[in-house]
Amino acid sequence: MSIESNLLKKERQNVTFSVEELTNVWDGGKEDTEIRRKVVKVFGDDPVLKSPPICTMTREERYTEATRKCVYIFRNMLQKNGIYPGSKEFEHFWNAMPIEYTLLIHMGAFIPCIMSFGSEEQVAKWLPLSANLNIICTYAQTELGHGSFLRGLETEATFDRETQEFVINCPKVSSMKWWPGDMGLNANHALVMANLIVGGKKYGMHPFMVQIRDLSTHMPLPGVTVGDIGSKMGFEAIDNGFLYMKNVRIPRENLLNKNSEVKPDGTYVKKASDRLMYGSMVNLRVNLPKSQAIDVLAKACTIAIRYSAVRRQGLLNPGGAEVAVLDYTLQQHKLIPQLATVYATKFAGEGIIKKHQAFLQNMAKGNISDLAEIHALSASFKASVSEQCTEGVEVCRRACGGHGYSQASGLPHLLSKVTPTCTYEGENTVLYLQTARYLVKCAKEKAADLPESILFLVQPIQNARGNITSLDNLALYFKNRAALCVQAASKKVNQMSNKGLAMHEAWDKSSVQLVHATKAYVIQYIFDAFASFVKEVKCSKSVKEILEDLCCLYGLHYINNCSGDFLKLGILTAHHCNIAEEAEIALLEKLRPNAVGIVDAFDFTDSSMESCLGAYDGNVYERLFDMAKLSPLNKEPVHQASYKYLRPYLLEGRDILEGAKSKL
Ligand SMILES: CC(C)(COP(=O)(O)OP(=O)(O)OC[C@H]1O[C@@H](n2cnc3c(N)ncnc32)[C@H](O)[C@@H]1OP(=O)(O)O)[C@@H](O)C(=O)NCCC(=O)NCCSC(=O)CCCC(=O)O
Ligand SMILES: Cc1cc2nc3c(=O)[nH]c(=O)nc-3n(C[C@H](O)[C@H](O)[C@H](O)COP(=O)(O)OP(=O)(O)OC[C@H]3O[C@@H](n4cnc5c(N)ncnc54)[C@H](O)[C@@H]3O)c2cc1C
Repeated sequence: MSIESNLLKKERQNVTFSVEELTNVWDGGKEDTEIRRKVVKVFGDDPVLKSPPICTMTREERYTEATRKCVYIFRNMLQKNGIYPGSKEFEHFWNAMPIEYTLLIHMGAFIPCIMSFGSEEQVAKWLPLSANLNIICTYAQTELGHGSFLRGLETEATFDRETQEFVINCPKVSSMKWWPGDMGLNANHALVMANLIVGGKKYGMHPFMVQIRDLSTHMPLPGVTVGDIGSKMGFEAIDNGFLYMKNVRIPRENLLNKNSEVKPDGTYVKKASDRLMYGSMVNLRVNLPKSQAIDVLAKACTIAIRYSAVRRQGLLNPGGAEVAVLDYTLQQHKLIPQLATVYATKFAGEGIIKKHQAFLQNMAKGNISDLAEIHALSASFKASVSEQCTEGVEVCRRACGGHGYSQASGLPHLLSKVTPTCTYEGENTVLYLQTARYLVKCAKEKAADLPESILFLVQPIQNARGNITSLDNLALYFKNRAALCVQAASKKVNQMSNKGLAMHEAWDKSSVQLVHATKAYVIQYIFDAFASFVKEVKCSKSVKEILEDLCCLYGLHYINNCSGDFLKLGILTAHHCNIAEEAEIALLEKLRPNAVGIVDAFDFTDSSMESCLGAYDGNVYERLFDMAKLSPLNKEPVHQASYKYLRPYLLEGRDILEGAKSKL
């Protein structure tokens, strides 16, 4: 056994709690852990799902492998192993997916959209076809010229009463659909968001089913220009595409008409609120943070913490042995707060998923009164979590020194997977501003008219009592800060507008404070939700203590990073800030011996991380060397480029050196 493996073994011997129990808490119960492991094993054992490591493949190979495996999973594996939508197994299968997969937009965005936009008949037609991969459909909303401002989208769907068709057109280059996943190569249909025009009148954005490729040849249909947008940062295996449509005709029935319809005579009928058009985005924003950001940070923590426990560099005691870098307080200060972020955002996110499920049940009964709250919450939560996780993954990557730059560490891949979450499904600034709009409105309301999650905004500020680092007091500081920030930002908007600025100008001039206030609001939500979870969770004392420490660390780390804000608002004094700083450092020291145990509890398989630094056995150096040997550049002992370009000069060098030798 290598020295490094031995070091990880010793770390594990020193852990003071049951790793298995923490895994159960993480998964949501013992039964969930068992089901997840069963699904992960089925996927892990299947030889068809084996591929070369992604860092040894070209983009084209990655796309091909990801598509091959995905089709196999959706057409063969799920059914064969009884993994059906609605089952517990189905909930966990995304955890077991290979490191890269395509058809994410088809499965994860189009299918939920057809369910929310389609009538019963349309769902009955399109759902089985798409679930069986008989059609592949992308979600084509963003255009080359517009992504955030949806009223600015330019693609048009004009009703032709004569033929009972819609004619789809992208009037300008900027109107072509650009970015949608699965669109470049795989899709033969697109759910196109286009401006509906009937009898010369514009009715705004509506969803249309448009066939873009021939069903037998897969060639683009007349009027359709479609392809891959090229290499980009992250999503390397996915065929994000462009789609230009000129006079593409689709039948009238292809307007997804659950919420609005065009009758044969051209009458436009609105059946539900315009807001529901945005409903699909709420759905995606609620569900995206866990799989696309929080799990990614959890993997980065696993890699960086295991590696830091075996990487020895320098001395803590002069004359003593070299220490693992995780023993440095500064390394702990980088990494352990990231673990706290993983836990805080995961458990807060579960609360939002539950709220959203309750909203969907009410919506089915025609009640959408909670839409504004769930939109505000999901928009700011997606923005905050994507930011925290992106920053966290980069911290983990840099904490691995030179090896963190190697693709073989797995960390660059994780970073390029998480960073687009700040942009897709709504650019973060735009989302914060959406929530700010809601908060400013709420700040003017009476308590009786507000949902519970927002009541603190209008309640009197309370003072903390007792131990300033207790979870209750930390929760209070975050609430007080959020309330004061939202009030200050609202006041600024009002002052600007009272000075005579138009509302949109007043809003823009206050937008720095509005976004700041929204961040304060969502952090208080996350902290409060995590603290409530920790209080209520049923588990052993030792596991509870770990969770309490992580919760406290999450709060203290955040406060210490922006203590200026708490001081400015008069929530904390300089004395409090000093106590908070020391308390954070003490917690790092306390959590340090359990750090490897805490990441082990995430229970990631080695194959789900493809990381030479983060494998369970800690054999980092052998793995790095083995991976380097697999580099396509090492296929031949001498590369053609060396022969072609360098050889003449090298031969000159040989002659000079040999000539010099013969003269000796
Ligand atoms: C809301 C808009 C569309 C701006 O539109 P607008 O008409 O100017 O909006 P406004 O006047 O500010 O607001 C009008 C009103 O609509 C409300 N609203 C806005 N969004 C939602 C929602 N999702 N649910 C429920 N309600 C919503 C707002 O709160 C406003 O309400 P109010 O008038 O204040 O009562 C914009 O902020 C937005 O959300 N842009 C983001 C676009 C986006 O998310 N694109 C995603 C493309 S798909 C993708 O990226 C796939 C990624 C790949 C993957 O998932 O893997
Ligand atoms: C990997 C990836 C996958 C994607 N997949 C899909 C997909 O499957 N389907 C799809 O339809 N789209 C997809 N997209 C597109 C994505 O949804 C958009 O890029 C996103 O919504 C942001 O819009 P934008 O690009 O127009 O940014 P812009 O809005 O142009 O943003 C540029 C800058 O302007 C700022 N800004 C914009 N509006 C405001 C404002 N009102 N106030 C202040 N600042 C503002 C932003 O904060 C940002 O700093 C994907 C994108 C990526 C990166």
